[in-house]
Amino acid sequence: MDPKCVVGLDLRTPLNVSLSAFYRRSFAFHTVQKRMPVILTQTIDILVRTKENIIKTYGEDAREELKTVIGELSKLKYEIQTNKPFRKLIGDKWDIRQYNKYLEVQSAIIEYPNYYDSIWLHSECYMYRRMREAFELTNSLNEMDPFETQKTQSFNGAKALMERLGNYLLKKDGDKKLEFIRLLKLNLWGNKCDLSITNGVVSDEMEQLNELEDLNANILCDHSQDIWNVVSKIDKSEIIDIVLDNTGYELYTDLCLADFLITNKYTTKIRFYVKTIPWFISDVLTKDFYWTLSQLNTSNDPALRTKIRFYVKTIPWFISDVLTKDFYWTLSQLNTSNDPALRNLSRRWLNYLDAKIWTIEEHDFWTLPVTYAEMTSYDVELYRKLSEAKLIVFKGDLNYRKLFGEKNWSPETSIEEALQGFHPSRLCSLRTLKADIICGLKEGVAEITEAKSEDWLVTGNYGVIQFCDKVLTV
Ligand SMILES: O=P(O)(O)OC[C@H]1O[C@](O)(CO)[C@@H](O)[C@@H]1O
Repeated sequence: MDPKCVVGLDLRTPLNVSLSAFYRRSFAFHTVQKRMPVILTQTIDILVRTKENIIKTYGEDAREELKTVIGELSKLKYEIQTNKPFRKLIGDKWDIRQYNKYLEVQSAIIEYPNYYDSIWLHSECYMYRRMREAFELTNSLNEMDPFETQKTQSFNGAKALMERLGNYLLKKDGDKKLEFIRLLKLNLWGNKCDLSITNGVVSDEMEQLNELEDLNANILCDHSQDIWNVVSKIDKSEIIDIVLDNTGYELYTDLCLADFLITNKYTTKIRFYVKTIPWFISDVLTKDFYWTLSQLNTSNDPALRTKIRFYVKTIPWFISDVLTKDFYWTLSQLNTSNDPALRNLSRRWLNYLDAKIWTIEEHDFWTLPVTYAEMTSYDVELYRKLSEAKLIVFKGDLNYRKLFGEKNWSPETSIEEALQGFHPSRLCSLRTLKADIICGLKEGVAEITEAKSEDWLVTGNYGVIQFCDKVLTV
C-alpha cells in the first residue's frame, strides 16, 4: 500500500465488532493489502496470456474490449492499493441497485466507504462485483468468466481423488448413518480446496483428505449427529437446500452428498443454489455445474453425448450463445477419466436434473455484500423459499461469514445468537476456517487450538460442522 495511506489501528479485531481491514492484525487487513491485489494481478495475467484464445472464442471485437477490461482491472487494483473510496456501480440491474443502495447506507456511517475502513465483506464483495462490471460493460465479453482457466486446472488436478470418492459412493455399506457422516466430513474437507485462498493452486494436501479419521481432531465443533437426526427423519416429499460454494473437488463432494440423500430416499428434492456472476474465483455458476457433469463422462459414450445435447436445448440459461458454445467447447475438450464409477454417477445425476429431483437455483442475493440476517430486507422471497426446506446446508467460509454477521464473536457465543435472527429453516454450516470469525465452540477449545497453531482461524486446517434447529418464518 502507498505509505501515505497507512490507515486503521495496529490491533486485532476487538470482540463483537465487524471484521474490517481497519484492524491491521486481522485477516481482513492481510486480504485487502495482499490477497486482493494478487488476485487482480493474476486475473490480468491470465487474460493477457490467453488473449488469442479469448478472441477466438468471443470474436474479433473482443480484441479492443479486452484491453479495456484489463485497463479497468488495473485501475481497480490501483484503487485498492491507494484506498480510494468506493464508487457507485454502473447499470440498472437489481443487484447493482442493491449495491448502490448499500453504499448510500454505509456513507451515512463512514463518510467515504473504502477498502480499509468498511466492513471487510463490503470491500471484498465490492472488488468481485467491480471485476464483473468490467466485463459486463463490454459487448463481446459480457458473458466471460475470467476464472475459467483456474477452475479447469483445479478440476483436472482433483480427478484422481474424485475417482476414489466415486468408487466409494457406489459401494454399498450397511450402516447408513456412518456412511452419511463420512460423506459429511469428506464434504467439509472438500471446502479446503477453494481457489481464492490458494491463489488458484491445487494443493497436494488434497490427497490427505482421504485420511478422514485423522482429521476428526481438527473438527472443532461437530454436530453431525444432529444433522443426521434431521436428515434420517425427512419425509419423502421434503426439500433439502444446498447453498453451494466452490466448483471443482468441493462441488463434486456436494454432488456425492446429494446423491446419497436421494439414492437412499432421505429426501425427494434437492435444490442447489449457485452464483449468478463469477465470484471469489472458484464459486459455482450454473455453467460450472453442467461443465462438471460433462467432465465426469467420457466423450466416447454416444448415448451420453446425446443426453447432454438435450440439456443444452431445454435448459433456459444454455440458450445464451456464449454459454452453449462454452459448453460444447468443454465437451470437445473432454479429457475425462475412463473411470466407470464416475461415468455411472454423472449419468445418474443428469437424470436427477432431467426429472427435476435436483434443481439449480439462481438468485442475485448471494453476491450482495450483506449478511444473511439482512436477507429479509433485500430478498424476502428468497427467505420464504428457503423456509420450504427441511434443512439448508451452507457451504464454506464466505457463507459462514455472512451467516454469522461478519463479526468477531467470542468463540463461545451460541450459534443462535450469532445468527442474529436468520432462521428460515433448520440449517447447518460445513466450513473450513479461512477467516478470523468463529462461534459455537465449547469453553476452552479456542485457547487450546490457538496454543497448537497461532493462525488456526485462517489456514483451512480446522473445520466446523454446525447446526441450528430454530425456525422463524416470515
Ligand atoms: O470458498 P470459501 O470457503 O467461501 O472461502 C473463501 C473465503 O475465504 C477467504 O479467502 C477468507 O475468508 C475469503 O477471501 C473468502 O471469504
